Amino acid sequence: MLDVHLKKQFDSFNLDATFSAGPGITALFGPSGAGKSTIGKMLGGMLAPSEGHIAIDGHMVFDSSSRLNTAAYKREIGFVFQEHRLFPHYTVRGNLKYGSRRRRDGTPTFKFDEIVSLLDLRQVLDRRPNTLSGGEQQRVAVARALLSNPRILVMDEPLSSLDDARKNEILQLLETLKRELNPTILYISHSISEISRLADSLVLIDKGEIKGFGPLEETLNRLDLFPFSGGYDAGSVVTATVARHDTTYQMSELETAGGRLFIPGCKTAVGAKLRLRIRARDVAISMSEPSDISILNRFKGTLSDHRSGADGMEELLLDVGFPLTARITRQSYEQLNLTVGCSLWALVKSVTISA
Ligand SMILES: Nc1ncnc2c1ncn2[C@@H]1O[C@H](COP(=O)(O)OP(=O)(O)OP(=O)(O)O)[C@@H](O)[C@H]1O
Repeated sequence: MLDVHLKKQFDSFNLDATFSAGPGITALFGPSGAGKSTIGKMLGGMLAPSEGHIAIDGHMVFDSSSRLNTAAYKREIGFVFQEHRLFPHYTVRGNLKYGSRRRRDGTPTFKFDEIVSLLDLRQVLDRRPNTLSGGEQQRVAVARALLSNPRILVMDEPLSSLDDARKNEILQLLETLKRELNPTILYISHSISEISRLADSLVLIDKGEIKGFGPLEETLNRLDLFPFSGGYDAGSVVTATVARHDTTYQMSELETAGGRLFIPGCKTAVGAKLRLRIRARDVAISMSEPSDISILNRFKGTLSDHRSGADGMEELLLDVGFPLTARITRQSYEQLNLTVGCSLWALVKSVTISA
């Protein structure tokens, strides 16, 4: 558990951030210049806050009121940065061994073999970092940080220097890591799709201010936070179970709390759970079930809430068996006579959904 209250003033930038993050992956999301890395640096003891406190698992590591400022290496915080920062003159094994540490209170720790297998590094243990691909280097950096057995791992834009294929590879490994070991991670990113895939909780920051935080789905569905949770790309995350793959049409059929959902063919095994991101702007509204329409995903539901957004848009929160957000023009909103509680159909084109 991370509990922070941090203040810092630069010439034209004022940071005042209070939030807490429970177990699992907490994403710190905001645009460039919002103050994300500044928070990361203060957590790691690389930058001193002018005021505030940092508590990890109830243990205070910084507290301005009592002038407590625990040295960086004693804070039990691991870091993975955008660039890997490995030692070039050590092999992968040397890099991993260098960072290995036990927890000071003797609580269970990650083991060398376990982490090497999980991050698929056995084949490269005797190589030097400059002979590895960008994705492999970043896997070593994640393994090294984990082997320092931190109470919390801070990952600052760890995928931003990688191409899409490498990003996907590391995201899959992080998903496995989460499933198998569930470390506490603060994941700093300005990619809403990475966050939607990985995070359990979300902290939204803009211009040095925390705009909201809480469980991922709930926070993404807050219409008042749309300007900070993706703006034009804001939307919902829906959990679904893979029911069937159709090889003829190359489609996958998923089970959600609101019924069947079709997406373009995915490789996830039948029975496995999948997180889907549905952007509010990709959801259309109909007052009756349309039959002669190409859109396969049609959910019956009700309007739970709405909010007038910027630029003549109306943002809607629907209950279709699961919460789903939609964005339509104010003109359509008025023509359809939508009111909170009314029945409607939500339509989502399969091709717009990313798994
Ligand atoms: N040492 C410093 N001196 C002066 N200003 C600074 C310093 N460090 C950061 N800033 C300013 O603080 C603001 C927040 O920077 P920060 O790097 O935390 O943003 P960020 O959200 O991590 O952005 P990005 O996603 O681009 O990395 C920026 O306006 C930056 O110029």
